Amino acid sequence: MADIHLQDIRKGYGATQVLDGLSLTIRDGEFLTLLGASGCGKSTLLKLLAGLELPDTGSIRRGDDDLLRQSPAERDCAMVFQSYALYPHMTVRDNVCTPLYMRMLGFWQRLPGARWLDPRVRRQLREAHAQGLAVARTLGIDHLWLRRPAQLSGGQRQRVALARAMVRRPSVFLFDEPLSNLDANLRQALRAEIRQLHDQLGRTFVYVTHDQHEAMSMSDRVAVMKQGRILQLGTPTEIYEAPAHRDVAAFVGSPRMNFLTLAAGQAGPALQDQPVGHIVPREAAQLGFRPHAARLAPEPGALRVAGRVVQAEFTGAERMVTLQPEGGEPVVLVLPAHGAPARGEDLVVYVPAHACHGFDARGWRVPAVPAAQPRAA
Ligand SMILES: Nc1ncnc2c1ncn2[C@@H]1O[C@H](COP(=O)(O)OP(=O)(O)OP(=O)(O)O)[C@@H](O)[C@H]1O
Repeated sequence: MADIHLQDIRKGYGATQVLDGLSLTIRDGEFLTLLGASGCGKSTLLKLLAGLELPDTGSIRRGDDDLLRQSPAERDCAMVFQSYALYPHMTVRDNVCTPLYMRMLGFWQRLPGARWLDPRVRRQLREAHAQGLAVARTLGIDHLWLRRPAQLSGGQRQRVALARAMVRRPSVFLFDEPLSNLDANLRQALRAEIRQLHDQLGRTFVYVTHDQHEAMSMSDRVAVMKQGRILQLGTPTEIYEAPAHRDVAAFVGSPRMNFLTLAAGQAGPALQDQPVGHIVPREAAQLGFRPHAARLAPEPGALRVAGRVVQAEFTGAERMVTLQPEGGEPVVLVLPAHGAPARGEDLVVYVPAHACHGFDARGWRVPAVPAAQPRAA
């Protein structure tokens, strides 16, 4: 199968412009996650891929195929929803096998009495059930085969929805926040299972979530969206280590990145007017660093942040400390639990230059200052 190319997609509902000239290539066989806050247009993009909605302008192509000319059934995509979308009156078996019934049997053959009258229908049903059961076994739900959705837990229901998508053997799986209704432990377990499934099946997965942990732990690449546009598309490591925009930096990572305001590339009072020209270029309006980047020991060339500890929360192996620099915004630091300061103490921490990020007045990343080259002897 080929890559999917979305080109200059615009989509609005009435006065609301949901997708605003969005372009994206989804590589064949990759696990791509659309990550962003509620309302940024993730689900709309997924619906356009599935063919449940059409864009106002733009193109969606896969190899030589124009997907906008294909019906949802022709697009070879299966969608898994947050709400599971199971038929409540049907057993797990019939929920899982419905796509096979649709493919194997004609309208009359699908009617309830047909199986008693026509031996061919009975044979095809047996074949469908064997295929469905094999998929159910891989997801560990075969023992629930004759139960109805009301007799299942949330995690079991989502596995049934997954099995129903898998029996179709589509080339693209579309997931719309499939784990949102589950508790934290189950979410974590299913996250790993979905990723394993991707690796076994070798199909393209497009996954929508507003949960950064989900996005970062499962994906080959993440597209971080805001207000109908993609701010950054990259691997989880690229997104975390080199966020292309301040909003990406703030959205990914927990606790979130600290931002300190600079004036024309100069440190303000919060940084005690120390020189920062070797850390960020002059066009940087803000300097960001992650809470985990702060060190207690001085380092040559590091950013120095001094202030009073206004909060110190013990979190187990670490202590989360809020530091209030004089005349500046508070910063959050994650320090080792042993030796971390208590509330009310004065504290100085050091952030290595390589862990500092500069952002311009519009929030875009400014390239880091290259490290000084060692001089030739
Ligand atoms: N059928 C519709 N009619 C009118 N407005 C819509 C429709 N579908 C979506 N919207 C609006 O489009 C915007 C984007 O919705 P969308 O569901 O794509 O966002 P999302 O990023 O998936 O959010 P969430 O995580 O909350 O599902 C929202 O403001 C929503 O209210």
